[in-house]
Amino acid sequence: MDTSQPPTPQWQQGQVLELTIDDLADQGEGVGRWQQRVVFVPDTVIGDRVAVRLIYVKPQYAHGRLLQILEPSPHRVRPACFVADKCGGCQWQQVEYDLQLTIKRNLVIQALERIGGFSSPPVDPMLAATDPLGYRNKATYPLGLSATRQVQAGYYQRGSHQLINLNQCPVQDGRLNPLLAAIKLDIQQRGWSIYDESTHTGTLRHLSLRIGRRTGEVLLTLVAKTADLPDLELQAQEWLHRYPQVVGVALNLNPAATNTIFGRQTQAIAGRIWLGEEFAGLKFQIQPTTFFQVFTEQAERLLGVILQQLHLQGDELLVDAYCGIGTLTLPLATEVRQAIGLEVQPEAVAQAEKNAALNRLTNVTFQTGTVEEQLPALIQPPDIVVLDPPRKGCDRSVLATLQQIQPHQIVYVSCNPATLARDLKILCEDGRYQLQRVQPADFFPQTSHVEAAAFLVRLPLSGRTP
Ligand SMILES: C[S@@+](CC[C@H](N)C(=O)[O-])C[C@H]1O[C@@H](n2cnc3c(N)ncnc32)[C@H](O)[C@@H]1O
Repeated sequence: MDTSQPPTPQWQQGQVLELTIDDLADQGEGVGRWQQRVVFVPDTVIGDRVAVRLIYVKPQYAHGRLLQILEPSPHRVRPACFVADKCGGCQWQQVEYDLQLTIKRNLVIQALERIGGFSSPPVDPMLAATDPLGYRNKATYPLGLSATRQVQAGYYQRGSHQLINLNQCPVQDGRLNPLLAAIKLDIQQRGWSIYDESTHTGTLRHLSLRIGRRTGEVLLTLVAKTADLPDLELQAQEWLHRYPQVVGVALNLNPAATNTIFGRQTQAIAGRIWLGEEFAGLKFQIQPTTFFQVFTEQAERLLGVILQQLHLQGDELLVDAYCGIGTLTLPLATEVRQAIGLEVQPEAVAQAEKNAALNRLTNVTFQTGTVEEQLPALIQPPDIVVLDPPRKGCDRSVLATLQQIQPHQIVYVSCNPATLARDLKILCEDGRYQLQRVQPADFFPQTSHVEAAAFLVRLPLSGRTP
């Protein structure tokens, strides 16, 4: 009997295939299969039957462009945005919200299983958003010029730096939409020079709008290569006058030939350099370039879960590593004996200290420097450590320090399931810590991004695996 497999058919760039989408990948694309090989197709939904042209082909997988939806999935919905299939901002506007939540939870589970090595990880149902549209409290638009030299602002087309001109965006706070079109027009009328990244010439690079969801206060920031914007102060005063919700206009200077949006220097041009916000019952001041979660209400809900899970007694020493402007540190400080925030960005630390004073919190201090340096230098070992690092996760040395100082509880907040799983594996590998619970939360509806808080508890000596 001939047991040899029939040869796998060849595939090549430009080939057109018909597929059924059966999954969504962590970058947001739909996943279809053809002859035991995987094809990634953007703008699709689980259950879609589609015609696809292959645009990038490797032996085991390919990327395809959607040509036609032959049979739409029952989970397909009409996108709220008319450029949803082009814009690089959202990947899942066409995916029904319940399915977005299911997939995001699965992405967390899969990362914990595959990367973290946890079997049946304890992942709760997603913390869903009450309203998955109109939630973003911050929008930063690159600026450009059309062929007829009209000022454009919007987002880049998926996978390119081709600007899509927008006058509104349905995921951002609706109060920012009218400002976008009007400010673009003012920039046009001022005749300000617009930056061209391909030649590193021109001046004005980005327009950034930030809003306090609870206060309605708006901060308008222009990012420019140089300060050479004629009559900037006059225009800034005009904006303050015309839009009472705009409490400040700032200029951030970014002279570098880089994709990074903000440069190091920010100055107030008119009004304040911060906006006021309320978070978890506390007052916050937020500046143009310091980190603040883009979905205020969801960040607050996750904080609620953290507080509930920690069962604080009021006598703990808590360290909030990667603390930003104290968004988590300050509400947690109200429940513990002492809180210490660690943060590398000096402006964020200065803002965190101001925010502590604003709320008359005297049991909290902030230290400027890397967590790598600061955590091992703490005089007293903390009872609880909260980690909320950037996407790349914690440095290996931070995890080693935690294994040495052994806080009773560790809370790891992350926007990247892959690095979360990698770091949890390291923290749990010698049996000193047990993963109690993971709470995934939808901080970024309509996109494939997911936030999660993982709770680790130190095991008593007898409970440890040898
Ligand atoms: C994801 S944000 C979290 C901020 C804060 N926990 C919050 O919820 O608003 C990460 C923060 O870590 C800071 N950061 C990045 N690398 C760091 C490091 N090695 N040491 C200390 N802080 C760092 C960033 O400046 C940023 O403020």
